Amino acid sequence: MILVEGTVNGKKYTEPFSKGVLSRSLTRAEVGPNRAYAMAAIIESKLKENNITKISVDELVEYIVTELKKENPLIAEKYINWRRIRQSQEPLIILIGGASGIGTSSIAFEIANRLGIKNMVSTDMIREVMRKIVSKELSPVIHESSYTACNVLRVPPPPEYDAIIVGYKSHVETVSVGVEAVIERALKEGISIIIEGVHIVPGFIREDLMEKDNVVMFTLSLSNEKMHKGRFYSRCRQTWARRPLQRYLEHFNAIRKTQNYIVSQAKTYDVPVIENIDVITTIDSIIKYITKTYGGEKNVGKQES
Ligand SMILES: Nc1ncnc2c1ncn2[C@@H]1O[C@H](COP(=O)(O)OP(=O)(O)OP(=O)(O)O)[C@@H](O)[C@H]1O
Ligand SMILES: O=C(O)[C@@H](CO)OP(=O)(O)O
Repeated sequence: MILVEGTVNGKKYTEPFSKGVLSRSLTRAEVGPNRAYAMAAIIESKLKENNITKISVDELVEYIVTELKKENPLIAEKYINWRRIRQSQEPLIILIGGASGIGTSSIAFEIANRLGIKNMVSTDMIREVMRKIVSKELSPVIHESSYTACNVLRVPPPPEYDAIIVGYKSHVETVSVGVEAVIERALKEGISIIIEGVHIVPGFIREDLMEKDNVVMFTLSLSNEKMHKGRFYSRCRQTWARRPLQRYLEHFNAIRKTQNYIVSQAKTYDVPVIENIDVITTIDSIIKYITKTYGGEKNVGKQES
């Protein structure tokens, strides 16, 4: 039997080498499940050939990276990136914004899966909770969609302002209070989380939260309006989807206005804007950015499993 030695929170542990455990972590670097298991078997046989009965996680990672580099240097890089983020001591709070239908929830789900982040919440859910607490009289905008909040503005904006954007901003700044509460709780509890939705807008989350290295925000974009509209069709085909396609088509122009506003805010606040055309490319861009800013040397903690 081959024993693997590692440390978790400063405490040493030893566990039997498992091809299942290893293949699961290889899939996070986008190695297919069958190939991942086969590679785990290759690595196990290499360890046996070298009469290794006990190995540290660090040394095992070296074997893994060597094999991955033979397989595909790009996959090796993805594996290294993933491990750098996993080793970091600080909780990672990832904020993914973009207008309705751009793909924030799909991308958030994929990133959570790739990074092994177990907590994910949509700003729609946060808004739903706030709607129970804040009455329609107190905040009419929160009881609307982001793209229809303009219909309930107490004070109509001056003619030179775009009412849709004024309503959207009022709606977002209200929901942002709830988003900040979730960020604060995650930081306090030390848990990594992904928060996604139309209410993640650069400039609307408190600066003292955004300036933390382990709080990262991304804005998803989709310049091609036809493709954006197509996302509503693809979403409503999902069996669990309950959102009325017609509503989004009817308000599509307003949704596009909010999207353009979010992107302009991202440019103002230097938040990465990622064109969400292909899921894998979007995820790779986000992970690369996080590795550069969050998973860098300064954050890498002690070796963890
Ligand atoms: N990069 C992509 N390529 C192809 N389809 C995508 C991509 N990203 C998302 N989609 C699809 O687009 C549809 C909308 O995605 P999603 O539900 O994640 O949007 P959303 O931004 O969360 O919208 P809302 O906030 O209104 O829920 C889904 O069917 C999803 O599978
Ligand atoms: O407010 C919005 O833009 C969307 C976001 O998902 O929510 P709903 O259309 O369900 O109101």
